Amino acid sequence: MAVYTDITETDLKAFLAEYEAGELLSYKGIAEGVENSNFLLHTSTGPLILTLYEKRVEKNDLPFFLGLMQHLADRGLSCPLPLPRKDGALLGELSGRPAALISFLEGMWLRKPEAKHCREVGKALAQMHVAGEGFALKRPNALSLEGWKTLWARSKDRADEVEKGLEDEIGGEIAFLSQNWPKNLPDGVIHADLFPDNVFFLNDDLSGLIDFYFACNDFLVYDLSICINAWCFEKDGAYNITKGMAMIEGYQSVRPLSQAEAAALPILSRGSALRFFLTRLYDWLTTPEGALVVKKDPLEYLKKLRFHRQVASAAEYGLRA
Ligand SMILES: Nc1ncnc2c1ncn2[C@@H]1O[C@H](COP(=O)(O)OP(=O)(O)O)[C@@H](O)[C@H]1O
Ligand SMILES: N[C@@H](CCOP(=O)(O)O)C(=O)O
Repeated sequence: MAVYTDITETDLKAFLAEYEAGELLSYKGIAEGVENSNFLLHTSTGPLILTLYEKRVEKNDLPFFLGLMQHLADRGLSCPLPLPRKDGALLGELSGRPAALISFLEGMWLRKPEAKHCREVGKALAQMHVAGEGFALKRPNALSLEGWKTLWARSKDRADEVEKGLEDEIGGEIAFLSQNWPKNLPDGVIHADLFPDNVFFLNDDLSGLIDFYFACNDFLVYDLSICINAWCFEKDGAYNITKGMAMIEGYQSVRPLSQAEAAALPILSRGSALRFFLTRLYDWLTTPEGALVVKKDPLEYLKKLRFHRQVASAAEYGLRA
């Protein structure tokens, strides 16, 4: 359960008094997510999400994240909206953390997504990329090559505790990616964490995207590689090309990939697998026993990384010529 910071009813009521959010009827911590503390509030005006921003979220980046949600929603993308306070600010403070009230999005995330859902996700990702055009703020990807090196420097001495030989393997991987990372692909605002738990469906219809707290500027097709990693592998580690094909077709139905983007997909998928391996490894090694959060398995992403290493072209992900 991701509630890192506790709140009291008194502090919450004082926080809510800064908003036109009605009267507090009830609140509870949300047992999902790993990055921030989230609470579901019921007020006399309806349900709301309260988010307290934690460890990996820089306060200076919050205007980017909150402004982006507003920009995307204004352009028709279904995503939550931050509520303004009475003084117009989108951000307040609660229990010593930066905090925001966010509109409640109806829907559930899918525990067992199928190919038809992957198609919808690919389409929504491309719609987000198009809707992100013209967003005035910029945020470089803090979890690209340089960020990976920093994370790795903090974990590598203990990496072999997780699997023998990892220190050499991952050191070699980072060196390879540093030398071969693509340049000059089309870029824009990416979600950067569009995993199944961040996409809501109502029955089989996609109802919206949440959790924009890793969003940044990077290659658009890198975001597709993140989704391929997150949606198109089965529990046993096998790649499901039917899902991959549906995801890529859904994406291209809105925003066709250039040849250069298609050619870069294998190396970008390698990079995005490494990115999630590294944050999971770091959390695995540093999260104290008993913390109210479910730690995610880094080895799942090591297996994916090894799969991508032997992929020769995007056709192996399901991209049709
Ligand atoms: N706007 C929202 N509407 C409805 N539920 C939400 C909303 N935002 C978050 N949640 C709930 O909170 C959970 C964790 O949110 P998430 O943003 O993924 O947290 P974290 O940033 O900590 O990973 C989600 O799985 C969902 O159940
Ligand atoms: N998606 C990441 C972890 C971030 O969690 P989220 O709850 O913010 O999506 C992973 O799976 O490692």
